[in-house]
Amino acid sequence: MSNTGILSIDQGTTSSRAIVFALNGHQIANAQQEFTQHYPANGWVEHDVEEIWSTTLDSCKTVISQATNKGVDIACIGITNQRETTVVWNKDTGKAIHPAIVWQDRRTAGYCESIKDREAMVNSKTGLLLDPYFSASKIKWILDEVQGARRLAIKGKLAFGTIDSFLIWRLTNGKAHVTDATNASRTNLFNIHTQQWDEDLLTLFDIPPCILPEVLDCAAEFGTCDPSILGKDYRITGVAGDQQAALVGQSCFSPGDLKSTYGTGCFALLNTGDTPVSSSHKLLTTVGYRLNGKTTYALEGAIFTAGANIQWLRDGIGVLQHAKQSQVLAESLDYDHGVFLVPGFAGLGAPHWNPNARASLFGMTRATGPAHFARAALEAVCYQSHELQTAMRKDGVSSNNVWVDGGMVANDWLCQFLCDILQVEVQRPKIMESTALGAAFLAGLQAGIYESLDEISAVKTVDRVFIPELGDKTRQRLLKKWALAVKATLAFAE
Ligand SMILES: Nc1ncnc2c1ncn2[C@@H]1O[C@H](COP(=O)(O)OP(=O)(O)O)[C@@H](O)[C@H]1O
Ligand SMILES: O=P(O)(O)OC[C@H](O)CO
Repeated sequence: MSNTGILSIDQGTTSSRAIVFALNGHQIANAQQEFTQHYPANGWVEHDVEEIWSTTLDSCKTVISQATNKGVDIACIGITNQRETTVVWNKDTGKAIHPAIVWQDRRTAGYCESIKDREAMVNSKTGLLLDPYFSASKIKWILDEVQGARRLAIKGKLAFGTIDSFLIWRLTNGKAHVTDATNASRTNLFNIHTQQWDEDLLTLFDIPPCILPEVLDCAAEFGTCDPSILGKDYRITGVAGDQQAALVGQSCFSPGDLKSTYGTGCFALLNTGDTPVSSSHKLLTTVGYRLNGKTTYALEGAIFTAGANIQWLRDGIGVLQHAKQSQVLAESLDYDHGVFLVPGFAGLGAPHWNPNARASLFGMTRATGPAHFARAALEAVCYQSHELQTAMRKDGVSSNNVWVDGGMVANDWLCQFLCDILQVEVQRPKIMESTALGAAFLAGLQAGIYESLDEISAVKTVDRVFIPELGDKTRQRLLKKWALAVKATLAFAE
């Protein structure tokens, strides 16, 4: 067993990654490729499906070859993915009929608003809100706008899938059209109580059931890779949406366990056990994971842009050369630097859910420079995390600590400020690739490599625990200013 590895595919919003993990969670091989973000119109975000495929495939081939050279046998494959992003493809050709519509895309805001009176029904079945973020309105848009699509769909010629589903279709050479319960739970079409696609929702969004994938547990037999693709008939045995995979990767298996992932966006998920906790503060009730037919639920707060704020500073306006520069710049200022960024680049998520909000900067003077931009961009993510923590507490659930992961938490300054604002311990694991690790764990469970969740929990090790240091007076003053900035941003969106 010591030369056994698990290949994890992590298809994220900005990059495709493949990692081969040893059974103790250490990385044997790692490859990553960024791909292009397309912004064809105001509020639209698309990905080229072929670029998603080629970057995923190249990353997999690289790590398989590295692992093989080290004498490691890959036992199985786990897949985790950016959630909600919608692909509709032709089953005969395997080609997408439209670019992938990314979770951040707001093009269907008007349509969602037009059926807002149905939100209570949608929320009671799916645990979600009626928002362009989720897949259903994106599928409807493709079926309505791509010429001939609806006719082909009704004839059974088209397939819908989130990225996991699309990748499995390609890897199995069209033999499997499947997804897992976590990804299904993000579509606005899946009833989280019955664990089935829901007829009322399919009718509401006018989506023919024949285009939907079969929904499996997170540890299951998703299909076998066609040997022509990766060189062997690897079994795909674990799948979860990236935020849920991070919940598993961080071993948040008990009710009250909380993880927060700081990647392109930030997503806080709190394990609520076998109870789907319904929120009165616009948090989402979602499937945390489903194993052996048993569903564990989670309460989720979604912030649409986190690392994306830093990307904007780097790629959008050239204020930074590298993301990690943001730490040195942030450290150069004191708490009362006075600049606030409300990063509504893709609208505001929880707890506001305003798709029309846009990013706003407050408090600039002639002394404002790159350091202020960087610090305000990092601080915003922490203030927004505080909004999620407050909403969770109001909903009657909370946690005394938070496990963090994702690209941003390499930034020590961010972790300390987060901890100061939340006033709870922030714990950073040694293996920060929790998302990919979670998918590997799920695959390993199904393949019989891990016997139980306890065995998986034993793999986790802490890198650093951040302890609150900031005085409450300063903290309260900053939070008050932040609240004013959000209020003004929301007023501007009206
Ligand atoms: N040292 C850093 N400080 C702040 N942000 C960072 C740092 N390093 C990376 N990031 C941000 O983290 C994000 C990448 O994280 P990752 O977890 O790989 O994202 P995703 O899975 O969404 O593609 C990028 O948006 C980048 O701007
Ligand atoms: O690609 P990430 O890590 O920002 O995650 C995206 C989320 O899954 C969207 O819901």
